[in-house]
Amino acid sequence: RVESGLAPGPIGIPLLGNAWRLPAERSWIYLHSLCEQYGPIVGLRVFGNNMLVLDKLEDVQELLVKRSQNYSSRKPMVYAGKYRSSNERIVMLPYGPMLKKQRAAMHQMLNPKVVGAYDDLLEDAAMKLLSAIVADPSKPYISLKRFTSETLFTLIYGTQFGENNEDLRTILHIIETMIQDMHPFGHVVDMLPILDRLPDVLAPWRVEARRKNISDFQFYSRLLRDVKQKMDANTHVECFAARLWDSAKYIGIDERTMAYVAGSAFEGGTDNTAGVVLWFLVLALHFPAAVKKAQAELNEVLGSDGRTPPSFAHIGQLPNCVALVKEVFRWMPTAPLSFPHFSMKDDVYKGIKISAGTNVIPNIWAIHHDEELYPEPFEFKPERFLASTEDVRTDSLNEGHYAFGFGRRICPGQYFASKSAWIAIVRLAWAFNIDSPLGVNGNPILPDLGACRAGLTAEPKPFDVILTPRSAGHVQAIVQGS
Ligand code: HEM
Repeated sequence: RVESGLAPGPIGIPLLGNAWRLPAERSWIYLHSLCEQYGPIVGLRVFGNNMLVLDKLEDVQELLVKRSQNYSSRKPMVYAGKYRSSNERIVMLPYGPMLKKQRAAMHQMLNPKVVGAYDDLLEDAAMKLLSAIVADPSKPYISLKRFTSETLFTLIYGTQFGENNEDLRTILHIIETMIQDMHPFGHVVDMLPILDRLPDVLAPWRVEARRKNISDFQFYSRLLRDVKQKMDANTHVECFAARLWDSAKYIGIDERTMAYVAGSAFEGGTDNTAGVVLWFLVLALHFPAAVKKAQAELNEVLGSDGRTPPSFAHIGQLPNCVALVKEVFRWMPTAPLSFPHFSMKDDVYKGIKISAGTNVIPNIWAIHHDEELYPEPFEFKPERFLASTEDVRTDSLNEGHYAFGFGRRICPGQYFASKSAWIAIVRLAWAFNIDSPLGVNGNPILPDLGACRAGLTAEPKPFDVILTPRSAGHVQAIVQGS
């Protein structure tokens, strides 16, 4: 294949290509193994689609960043994009004017300067997280999921979930089904787009996707209008949706697009952020020394009596706590294969022909485990980030790793996300001793570091962890502060 100018890679079988080889779990490890076999740029055919896997940072930087004009689109998805999202959900938008408008709207709401205004919101939510764990230490998973969804919900709509949690349930259901619908092999029509020519009677999937489109839109639209009603009644609402209402005309988006922009922010952020904090707990069990170091720093700066919880105002004095969170982002990026970028024109790179319509996949996990960039990559060593945190700022949480993707599609929520993860992780380390349960032989039962749920994102499989408050003073501060 090298001679033909195509990227080297395994030969596929007719129709399926290499689809049958791709494992449902931890596909990033499999794709990295192909790169070890064939070279850092691997080409694959999957159900008639061209895929290009990039294992090295320099190739990702060249294609997705320097040549981003050509590599910033997304593959058209029939079920999830055309019908379920009426071509309006940002994550699946092709490169063009609608994408630029939606990203401009997101940037206005989520750029590093604006994100500083949400510090109180994040600190309050993190305190509620600690308090929920103190009240019921057996369910940290549920408390964490609630922390990420509620902070995002409050950020976006300026309100909390109601008593009956109806909105929480609806929104989590939308996310879960969207993830399934966006999977490249989730619907036959996305593998055989010709099926889209069938009339509705022969295409029940289309009717179903349109039905979901209507109910998603009605839900997001109601939330958006609730905010407008409060604004019209002169109630002070400081949130993402209120800013959207204020700037919609200037950005050039209508109410329908606004509903999707706000909803997409929620969809994009919830699972990824919870995943980072869950990975922190898994890593804390395997590498307790790193957590002890952060706890020692917290004691030194804030005292060991538990009276003062860490907050964003302390970040400059907590370089070890910043390095700790960056190392979690590096060790297990929760979107290990990012989201495929789609090329718009034919291109040639390092002698390899890349045709228009190729799905380009940056293997973030492989880059984060490249020992030339990160020596001893399988060790959890926050100190590798210490040198760069001499001048510790909250933005530095996003530097030195690639967990948020690349180029013109880089995660628009990255600054809010890294601050959410930081405050949750550092407050967990401040509040609790983090231990594994003991087995019959008295040895700790450690979670499997490689156990991830199936899918394109990486969330650890359920694991047991014991969180014990570090002192009565900590408990008092948590109860009083929440
Ligand atoms: C730790 C948490 C998060 C991680 C690791 C993460 C990671 C990512 C990655 C890797 C991408 C794909 C980038 C690319 O295509 O190159 C992405 C896209 C996106 N993220 Fe995040 N994200 C997180 C949190 C958030 C939050 C909090 C929000 C919103 C408030 C958000 C909104 C989005 C949106 C809307 C997109 C699609 C952008 C586009 O297609 O142009 N994410 N994210």
